[in-house]
Amino acid sequence: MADKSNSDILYTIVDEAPELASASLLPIIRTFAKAADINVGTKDISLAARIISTFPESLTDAQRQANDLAELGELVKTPAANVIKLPNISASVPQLVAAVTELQSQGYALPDYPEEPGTDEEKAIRARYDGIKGSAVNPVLREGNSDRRAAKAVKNYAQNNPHSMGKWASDSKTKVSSMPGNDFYANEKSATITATQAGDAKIEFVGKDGAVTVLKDGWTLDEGTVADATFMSAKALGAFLAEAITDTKADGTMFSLHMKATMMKVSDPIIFGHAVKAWLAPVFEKFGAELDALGVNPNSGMGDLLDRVAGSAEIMAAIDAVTADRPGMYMVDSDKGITNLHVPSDVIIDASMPAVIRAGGKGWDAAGDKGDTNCVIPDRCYATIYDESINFFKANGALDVTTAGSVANVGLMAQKAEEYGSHPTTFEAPADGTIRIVLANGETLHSHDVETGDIWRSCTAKKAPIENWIELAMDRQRLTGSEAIFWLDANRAHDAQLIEYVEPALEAAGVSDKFQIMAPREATAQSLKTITAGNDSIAITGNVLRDYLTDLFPILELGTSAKMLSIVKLMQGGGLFETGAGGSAPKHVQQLVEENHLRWDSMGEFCALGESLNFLADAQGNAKAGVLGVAAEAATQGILDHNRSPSRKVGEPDNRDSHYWFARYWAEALASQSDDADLAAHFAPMAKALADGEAAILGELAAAQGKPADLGGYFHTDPAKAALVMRPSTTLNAIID
Ligand SMILES: NC(=O)C1=CN([C@@H]2O[C@H](COP(=O)(O)OP(=O)(O)OC[C@H]3O[C@@H](n4cnc5c(N)ncnc54)[C@H](OP(=O)(O)O)[C@@H]3O)[C@@H](O)[C@H]2O)C=CC1
Ligand SMILES: O=C(O)CCC(=O)C(=O)O
Ligand SMILES: [Mg+2]
Repeated sequence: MADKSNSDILYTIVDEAPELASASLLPIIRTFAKAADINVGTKDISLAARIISTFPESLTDAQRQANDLAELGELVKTPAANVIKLPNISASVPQLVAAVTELQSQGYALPDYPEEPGTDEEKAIRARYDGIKGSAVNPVLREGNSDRRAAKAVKNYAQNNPHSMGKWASDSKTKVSSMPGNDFYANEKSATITATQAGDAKIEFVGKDGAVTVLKDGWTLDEGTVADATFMSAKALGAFLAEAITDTKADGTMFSLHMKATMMKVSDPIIFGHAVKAWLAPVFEKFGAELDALGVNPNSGMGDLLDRVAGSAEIMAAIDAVTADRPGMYMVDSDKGITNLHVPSDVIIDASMPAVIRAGGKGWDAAGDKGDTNCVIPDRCYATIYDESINFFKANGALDVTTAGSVANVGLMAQKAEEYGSHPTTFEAPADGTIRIVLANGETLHSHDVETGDIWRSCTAKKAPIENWIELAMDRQRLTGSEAIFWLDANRAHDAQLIEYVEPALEAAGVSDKFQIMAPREATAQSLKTITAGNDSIAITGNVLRDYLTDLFPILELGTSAKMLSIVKLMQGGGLFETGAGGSAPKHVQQLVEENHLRWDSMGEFCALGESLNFLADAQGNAKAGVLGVAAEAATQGILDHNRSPSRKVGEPDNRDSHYWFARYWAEALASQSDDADLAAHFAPMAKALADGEAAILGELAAAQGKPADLGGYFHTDPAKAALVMRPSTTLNAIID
């Protein structure tokens, strides 16, 4: 892909719906930017590109691609960074395998993903693929903390045009179930590294016989780093899951499991696998050896398992018998029989729990009907926020969107903070024994007695990111005057260490009275009360709650998290502008392929673009960029004022129509401004052409809908084909090009 080393702004090439949208939007952005001498380059961080750049030796010269993610990862550590980051696929193993298979079918001689690596060569290939797995992009780019909120215009729009919300019945049986103990919450230990403790640390496993295995070394713990260790007991998890299945059946509700197997790419697929085993327990008991021989890995989900056992009538019959005896299961796609346990990446907690709550506590069952569900979230560190939300809405009814205030978020995420940085420091205990962190000075920092299969992990948060996060919170509170709550649980080991940072910093700044510190459950109740009363709150949270809350509150308040403003003020001075807070919406691609309608809403991209241009104006003293940025904000306002966002149904205006309107409002705003006469003169004819062409353009866009669309691939689409599909208006293209 065309990369210009002198790019002023870098726009990311990603996957699925947002990438399709880019095929239409990016040419518009580039044309507008060029008029102000702004170069918009691209960096390809799609799953396909990341696979391709990992195996250059297997590919031809023409097929090879540079490692754009690594380059971007370096760029974000410099003041020059100005990156617009769209959501990308964080691949589960089944998705990764599907992407490799597609690339192979396109002539890329990539190695297969070794499911069970035996030889050293296979192990090496597997390690390279594992680097691509899960959330392999965001943690690399997020060299700053997170400021996510709804822009005022977006919030006003939502209040005036309320989305539909499910009704909450006070006798709803929907609930959250979590382990009673022996989970990550219960077993957590935490300490802040002192000067004498700092240096190269190790994680070791000590067997019952005293033999020491190093699980991790070359691991530096700096002074001031908050370092945790905890584990979840596999036995306790198994017992809890069995109980939850029985309990769901007794309640007459659906079983649902909400995990983040993408971001927690080591721990959560294992927990997911335990759920698959618990669900099919009698089958695993009776056919354990056969399942092993067929290469079944429960962590990959029921879909993979069913494919592997399809040839055995006996096992299939046993599965059917168990299923008949189980409670109903929450479905991803009831038409296609895709269940919650099909693949670990279909039900992702940040999006799935808010969807259940927005629907009034309902999920979809196998018959395609809505019903109450037991939301199983094994670990208690953060499950309480959903439990409390459900309790609140049962007692008070659904949120009134027309009057509700807003919860913004300031999230600690820089430099792989907390759980989301724990990929290299999470282990499944190989046997009964002890896992411990040994510091550079020989001291043992934390130690846990574990049993085979227990999931042990260490998480860290560095000093500079923590201090920067507190500063950002103070800035946002000062600018808004809102209620501001640090969502920290004084009874949790890790949070207690953070509080040691927060309290003195607030005191030193003389603003202690402006902030509260509350455990997540209490903070949820308080924030819901605040927004119900029409007021705003700032949730100042760690990384996981940042992720959860920036879907939960927007989905309740705005109907979707796609419209969020998502700014990452990079610690070295650059800017990273994430678009929306949601994902890459695979369902949207399916709809486009079937009926050529793309319901992706680019509001997140519009908001990020305005911010990026304004940032460029400040950073480079580029006044024209500022004029473009202010006009982009006016265009965004125009989309909202005139209801130009995409609709969900084929035959109605879609993503492409919204881009036409964005271009038109943008050109009109530029033509009518008086800060820069050259830009006004440049855009006046374009504004006129776009207005004059309205009927022709909308007609051409509408005519494209209603039939299947060919993209030449799913993970690795053909850019020419995608451009044909996404730019069907020759009238519009003639104006833009
Ligand atoms: N920042 C990032 O890079 C992120 C990446 N992801 C990745 O995205 C993929 C899908 O994740 P999933 O959890 O299903 O989340 P998604 O947010 O993609 O999907 C959930 C639902 O959100 C709605 N939605 C999200 N964005 C938009 C948008 N711009 N316009 C309209 N609707 C939108 C859609 O709802 P409806 O169908 O009701 O219209 C969609 O079906 C995964 O690979 C995941 O890892 C996820 C989160 C963030
Ligand atoms: O990186 C990912 O996998 C998802 C990120 C995400 O959901 C978020 O940051 O809100
Ligand atoms: Mg998220």
